Amino acid sequence: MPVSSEPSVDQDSPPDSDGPALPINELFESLQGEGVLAGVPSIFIRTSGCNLRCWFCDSYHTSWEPTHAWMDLDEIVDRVSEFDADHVVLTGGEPLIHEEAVTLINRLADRGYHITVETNGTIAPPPGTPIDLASISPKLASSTPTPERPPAGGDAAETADTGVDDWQQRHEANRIDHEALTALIERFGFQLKFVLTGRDDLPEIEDLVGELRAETETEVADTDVLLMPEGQTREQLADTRREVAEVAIESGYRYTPRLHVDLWNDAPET
Ligand SMILES: C[S@@+](CC[C@H](N)C(=O)[O-])C[C@H]1O[C@@H](n2cnc3c(N)ncnc32)[C@H](O)[C@@H]1O
Ligand SMILES: Nc1nc2[nH]cc(C(=O)O)c2c(=O)[nH]1
Ligand code: SF4
Ligand SMILES: [Mg+2]
Repeated sequence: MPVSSEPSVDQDSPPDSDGPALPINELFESLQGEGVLAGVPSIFIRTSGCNLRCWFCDSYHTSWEPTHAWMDLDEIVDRVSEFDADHVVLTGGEPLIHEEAVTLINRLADRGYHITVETNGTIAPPPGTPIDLASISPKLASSTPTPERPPAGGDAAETADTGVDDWQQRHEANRIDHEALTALIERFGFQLKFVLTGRDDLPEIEDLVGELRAETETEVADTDVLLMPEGQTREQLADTRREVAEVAIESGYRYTPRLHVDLWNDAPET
């Protein structure tokens, strides 16, 4: 059962407890569906809350309408240890907006887990944070919500008053942060995983990758750049994936599938 459907879902502030805690939307075991580790059995910890608002966000209840239960880090580590996998994926929402995420990463690394952090690339944890793979997904102009492109998740009633007008400017202003991106690239093993709505997104990716190469001495190889089709359902993916695959062949960047959509149509806890 997703943590978000437990009775404590409406707790908006941390519980009165001594230790650090995080707002958790769901915690489950699945296969890593995206990127260079696609197919690897992994435990997903999904925090709630985000500093951006992509119109296509497939985790609507962590960004546009955040829901969660607060969990102590001890409780999170206990839940993780109930599963068999040795890979943990910390995701969200944007997990790195929470300072406690770094404490959790350290505790999990002490227990020997391989740690991937799924991040939008606007925040870089301190050097030495034991992240094995920073899975960085910088957000392109085509992610920006507009009145014509309101949030795709949620139902009509939920999406009626989500503040798209306010978020259009805020998202656009904050979606790319060169300092955070270069810090992530220099500090951790990384992949740059772009969501493409179509062929028109390629020039912006090429420009950004070129700028990042100029800004850091760390090598950013074409094989570190992954193109992922936008789509929350099998039907939507079927519309975008062929075009994105062709763009990958033409550009020399990698293509990544979304296995969890292919396998489970992105149902909760998959
Ligand atoms: C929900 S986000 C959470 C982590 C972080 N906020 C981020 O955006 O990278 C997890 C991954 O899903 C991707 N994603 C979200 N909505 C998507 C969609 N509709 N189609 C394809 N990928 C999507 C994001 O780009 C990111 O790589
Ligand atoms: N199976 C599966 N793989 C994933 N890789 C990244 C995900 C995410 O939401 O961050 C994700 C997800 O939600 N499910
Ligand atoms: S940055 Fe990630 S979690 Fe935030 S709105 Fe975009 S896809 Fe969703
Ligand atoms: Mg997902």
